[in-house]
Amino acid sequence: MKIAIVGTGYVGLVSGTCFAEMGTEVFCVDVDTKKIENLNNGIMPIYEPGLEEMVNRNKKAGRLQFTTDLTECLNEVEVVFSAVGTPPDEDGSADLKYVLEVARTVGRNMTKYLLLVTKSTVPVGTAKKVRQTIQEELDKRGLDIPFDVASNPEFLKEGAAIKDFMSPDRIVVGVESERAQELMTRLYRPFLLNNFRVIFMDVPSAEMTKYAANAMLATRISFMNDIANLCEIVGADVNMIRKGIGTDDRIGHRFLYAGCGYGGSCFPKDVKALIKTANKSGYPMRILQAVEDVNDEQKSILFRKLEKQFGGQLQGRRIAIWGLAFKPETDDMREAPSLVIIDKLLKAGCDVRAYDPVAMDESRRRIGDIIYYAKDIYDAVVDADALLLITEWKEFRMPSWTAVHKLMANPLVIDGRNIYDIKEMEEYGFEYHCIGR
Ligand SMILES: NC(=O)C1=CN([C@@H]2O[C@H](COP(=O)(O)OP(=O)(O)OC[C@H]3O[C@@H](n4cnc5c(N)ncnc54)[C@H](O)[C@@H]3O)[C@@H](O)[C@H]2O)C=CC1
Ligand SMILES: O=C(O)[C@H]1O[C@H](OP(=O)(O)OP(=O)(O)OC[C@H]2O[C@@H](n3ccc(=O)[nH]c3=O)[C@H](O)[C@@H]2O)[C@H](O)[C@@H](O)[C@@H]1O
Repeated sequence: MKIAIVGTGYVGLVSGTCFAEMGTEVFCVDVDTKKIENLNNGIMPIYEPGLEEMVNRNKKAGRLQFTTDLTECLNEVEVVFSAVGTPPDEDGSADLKYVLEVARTVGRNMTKYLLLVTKSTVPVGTAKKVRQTIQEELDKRGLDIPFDVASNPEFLKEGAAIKDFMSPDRIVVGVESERAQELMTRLYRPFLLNNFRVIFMDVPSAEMTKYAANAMLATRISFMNDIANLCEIVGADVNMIRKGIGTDDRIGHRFLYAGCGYGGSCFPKDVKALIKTANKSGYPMRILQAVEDVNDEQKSILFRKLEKQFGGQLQGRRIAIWGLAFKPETDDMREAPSLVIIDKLLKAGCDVRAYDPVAMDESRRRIGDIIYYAKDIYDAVVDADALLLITEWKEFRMPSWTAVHKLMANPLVIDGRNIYDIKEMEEYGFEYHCIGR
């Protein structure tokens, strides 16, 4: 089977590569010529564990091709996936211009039956707009070519994208015809040979499922952050609460980690978009509004703790930061708590020294050289008045605390991800603060 995936970002590149790994012939398409040129030269646009090797293997086997021209492969493929970006509009709703552009290109150039599947995260009603757009273009050409649209939201996590795509908990597919259902079944069967967990449903429900999933996960995190903040006031330990409630099957133990707020390209954007969709329909999403408010506050919590430690006097302090990416195993800094914290530190007159194992180039691209990029974790803490842990990369878990203590001007550690042991940190002579303990 031959397919095209339009949009070679996190989702498009990972999905395309994984489909190719299962034997499908895949054309990955992007308008970004530099990206495609790099991919053709084996240079990955993103850091994702296992991706480079898998891309190169499938390219070599001739199952994976990269192109800037969708029209070139349109008549060879049976299915076109749209995995282009859906960034927030000025008012927070999802901007569908790229999704509809893909539909337009398909409608203008198709010559035989095609199934256009939207993989991007899009609000309910988008498939209808995609269908209309293709139909309009066909009408302009005076052609009557059959086609289908489908919704197949993606649930992969950055940093574990290959694993999530290759062995998904489930696959959600919204379809309107048997032909589309049969094509999607053929495509996904290899991933779920022993336990076929494709959940077929109507298209609006599939579109909504994606937002509900992200909103639920974001809600759990904001809920735990709220509980953590209360724990600090009343003298309880949020880690104990997490274990205590997570063992209840009905609650489950994942996504209950309190911290310095959720970031990334999706939770913030999707929570906003769902609130917007609801508002447009005249329904206020009160819980989600609170989820967003709590998260916005939480991104400043390390800064507030720091301010408290220095009685509001931060001018001229040297602050070390471990972790810039919005989470470990990625170089993505979209909506990263580090950006909020760095901005506040610089405005308060601090001198910032940061280290991240992979996101420093991305940070340079975003904020330039307004902070010092350290060579390693130890270089970051030289003469620092405080160390802020923002991203829980593995290499931050067991540093030589003796060395860190010697290098710092003031032994203050504020841990935004609760990865250190309170007693041990005190034994090393640190003033240690964390979240909700
Ligand atoms: N990043 C993630 O972990 C996940 C993202 N999603 C959703 O998937 C969608 C894509 O997200 P990402 O992959 O992160 O975006 P991205 O920004 O990494 O990639 C999007 C790509 O689409 C390309 N593009 C835009 N218009 C195009 C066009 N007309 N033709 C060809 N290419 C075009 C861009 O050049 C870019 O390379 C979004 O809706 C997002 O919400 C869903 C699940 C996970
Ligand atoms: O729609 C998407 O794009 C994706 O969004 C998230 O994936 P991702 O943003 O890659 O990363 P997560 O692992 O979910 O982490 C998001 C943020 O929440 C934070 N987080 C996560 C879990 C937790 O317990 N506590 C917590 O603060 C992380 O530090 C990070 O900043 C979802 O987990 C994916 O299922 C979804 O496909």
